Amino acid sequence: MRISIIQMDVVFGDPEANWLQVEEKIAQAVREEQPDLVVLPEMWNTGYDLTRFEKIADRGSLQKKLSLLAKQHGITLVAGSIGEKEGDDFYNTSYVFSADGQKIARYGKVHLFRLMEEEKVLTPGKEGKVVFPVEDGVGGVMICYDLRFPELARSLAIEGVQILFVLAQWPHPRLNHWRILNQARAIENQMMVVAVNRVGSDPNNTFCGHSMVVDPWGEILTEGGENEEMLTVDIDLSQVSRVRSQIPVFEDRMPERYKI
Ligand SMILES: NC(=O)CCC(=O)C(=O)O
Repeated sequence: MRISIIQMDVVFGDPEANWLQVEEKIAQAVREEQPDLVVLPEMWNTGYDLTRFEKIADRGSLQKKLSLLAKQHGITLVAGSIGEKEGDDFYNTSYVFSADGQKIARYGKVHLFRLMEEEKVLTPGKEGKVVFPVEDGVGGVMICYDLRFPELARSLAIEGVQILFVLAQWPHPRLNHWRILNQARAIENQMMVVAVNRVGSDPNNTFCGHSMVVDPWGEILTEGGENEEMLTVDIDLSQVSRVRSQIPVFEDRMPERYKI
């Protein structure tokens, strides 16, 4: 399976400008790399312009546009996450579309990040964990701060997830946390981790990029720098079962002895 990661800057509080750049960057990825699957970062439509969410949060139109984009290019689209309004509440929601444009997953970020004041505006997603089919396996998704909760990654692994997509706007000075936690989630759950972070700045943060793909043995297959770029990698999900039979963590775990 060939995956392209769009490591992009986000225009603060300007959904139209961000849509235009997402449309263009996906077209470029398809033209230059012919990926099966494309991944975008967290809240790429609005950035963390949370105080203006009443005006700028999406109200359903992006779902239709993203579905059409997936179908038009014949790609699975792990469409990052978007700031959206549903009913009276605001959410940070990730959508996944199959190559025929079907919506195959919706996940609202559950762990809201206080350092970026998410909890003041957003509501935790209602769906809880979600899994979805990818080319030759099972995928799962997490949004940024979720990466610090190993329980969520483990429960996705137990649901059968072989490839975990981590969608982020992760800033400095925590680059080493980002790099180490992505590798830790891959090693402890013996899964492929595809982590996409934005770059650039907003009024409060400078984001550290370093999008990466980590294989189930913990090897970094590709890693970005701190500028906009597209990373493309061919992955083999059969490695997941090979690593799991070499060190049978899922047979050896004894959760009844350490209930949490
Ligand atoms: N957007 C986020 O959830 C940021 C999480 C983060 O930076 C962290 O250190 O955790």
